[in-house]
Amino acid sequence: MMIDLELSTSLLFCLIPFLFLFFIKTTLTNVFPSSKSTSKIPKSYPIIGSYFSILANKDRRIQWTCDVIQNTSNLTFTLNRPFGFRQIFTANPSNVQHMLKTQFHIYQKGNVLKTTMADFLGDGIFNVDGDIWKYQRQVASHEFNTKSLRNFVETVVDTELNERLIPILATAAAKKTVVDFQDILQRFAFDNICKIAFGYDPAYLLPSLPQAKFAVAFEEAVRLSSERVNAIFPFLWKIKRKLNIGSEKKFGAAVDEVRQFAKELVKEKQRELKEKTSLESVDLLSRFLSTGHSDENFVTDIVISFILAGRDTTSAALTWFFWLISGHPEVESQILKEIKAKSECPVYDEVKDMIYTHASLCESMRFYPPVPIDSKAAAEDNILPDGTFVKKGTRVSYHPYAMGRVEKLRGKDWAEFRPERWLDKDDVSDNWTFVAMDTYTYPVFQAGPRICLGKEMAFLQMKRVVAGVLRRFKVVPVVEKGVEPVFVSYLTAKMKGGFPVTIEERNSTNL
Ligand code: HEM
Repeated sequence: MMIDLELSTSLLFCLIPFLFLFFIKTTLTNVFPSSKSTSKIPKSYPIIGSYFSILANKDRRIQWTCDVIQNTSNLTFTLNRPFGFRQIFTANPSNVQHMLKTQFHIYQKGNVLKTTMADFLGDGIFNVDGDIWKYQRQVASHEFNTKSLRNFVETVVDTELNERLIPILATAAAKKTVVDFQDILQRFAFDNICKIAFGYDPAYLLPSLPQAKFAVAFEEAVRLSSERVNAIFPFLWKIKRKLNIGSEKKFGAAVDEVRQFAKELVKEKQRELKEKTSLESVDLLSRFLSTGHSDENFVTDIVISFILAGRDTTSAALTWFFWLISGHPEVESQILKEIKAKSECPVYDEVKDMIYTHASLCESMRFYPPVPIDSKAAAEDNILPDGTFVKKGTRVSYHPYAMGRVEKLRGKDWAEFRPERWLDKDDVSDNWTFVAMDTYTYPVFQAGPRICLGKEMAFLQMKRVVAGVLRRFKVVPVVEKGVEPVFVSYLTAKMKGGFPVTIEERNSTNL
């Protein structure tokens, strides 16, 4: 704490010359107001760039950058960070297609992001490019074929749903207690993804809501990684890491805990595989080990990335989904109609067919994408289709949150929650058909060669949860009338402070 204070003080001393420059510049600007003074593009000053705007908006980065984008003609702007670093934000679908597909080889994870995330993610799929990425994608893709997905829904998801989630909600309904539904959904997703990744059940979703060590350390590691990624002065965390103090000390401890735990599971699985002649487990870890990879560190990296991918994404999507439908009873009753047309415990094919629910989830993620901003770094100088020049090394971030909200892309009714915008109705049969949106205009799952590998799995899991929960319960938010929950983002989105709800069993009065 003391050393943190000393660091902040030295930083302040370093900033004094910049503050002086800022003072001069502000004075001059006030005397000679620029013609752009009404523009929402943040003001930039020598050396410190737009430091003051960044600082003022540090707790609402996503909303702020979305607002700025709305005010541009090409849905793109450049943010000048301190010390000459630039970051381009874009919600322009042509730019997104250019980055994620046409010029895929230029827009990579990049060294800055890789170094920032290396302690936690190592060489896992989220933190690598080139052949090492290709290899992991190829081996892992088997985990996402139809047979594995069917198995996933019918065993992993259904067990977690029927044996854990539903009983916990039934108890909350009977006792009329307030529960944090976001926390419950995160626990649900964590158990699911650990079973897929390791074939291990952390039993995080139990009635006692335990503080499982591995899950807690993982949460801490994600939160502190995100602080690194969003640091205004990245050199600060590097100094703290060198001195092993403050948040970096905590980060080191959390990462050690996660890696130690994961390594134990890897060793256990290696022993198991040696004893067996054929591969019985279908988890990812077994798959990678059976392709001949015995390097514990590498296999651990791979598995950690997958847990990160599956952990908070579906829970974030579902949290906001349940919030939105609680305020749109007409959508809820359409979904209920669809659920009731399926069997009590819908199997894989039935879940796949839930078109109205699918559209509602897409519509909910348009407003609240689980990964609201995603960045790449240019490996060489380049020009985006809208004419923006990108210097080698510049971070370019596409902005799914803004893309869901700008009028230019979504039309005048963009603020309406309307699943029907994803649907066509056949007048004769009265059946819905899903009309997919181009992935570069709706890059919620990214797009191009690195499109989310778990997209189909995520939809199956979410639809199964929606069917299981809504068939039996009504989820009622405990918030003051007119108060909107706050959308915040670490690496993935969250509802600030959790999602307090009461649960009601459905009966003839609250159908
Ligand atoms: C609603 C749920 C989900 C959303 C919105 C989502 C979104 C995304 C996004 C935006 C990326 C690109 C990240 C980047 O490269 O920076 C991504 C990648 C990925 N996702 Fe998902 N995801 C979801 C669920 C899942 C699930 C359940 C899994 C299963 C394990 C998964 C596995 C992956 C993997 C392996 C990648 C890396 C692909 C690659 O780099 O080639 N995702 N996802």
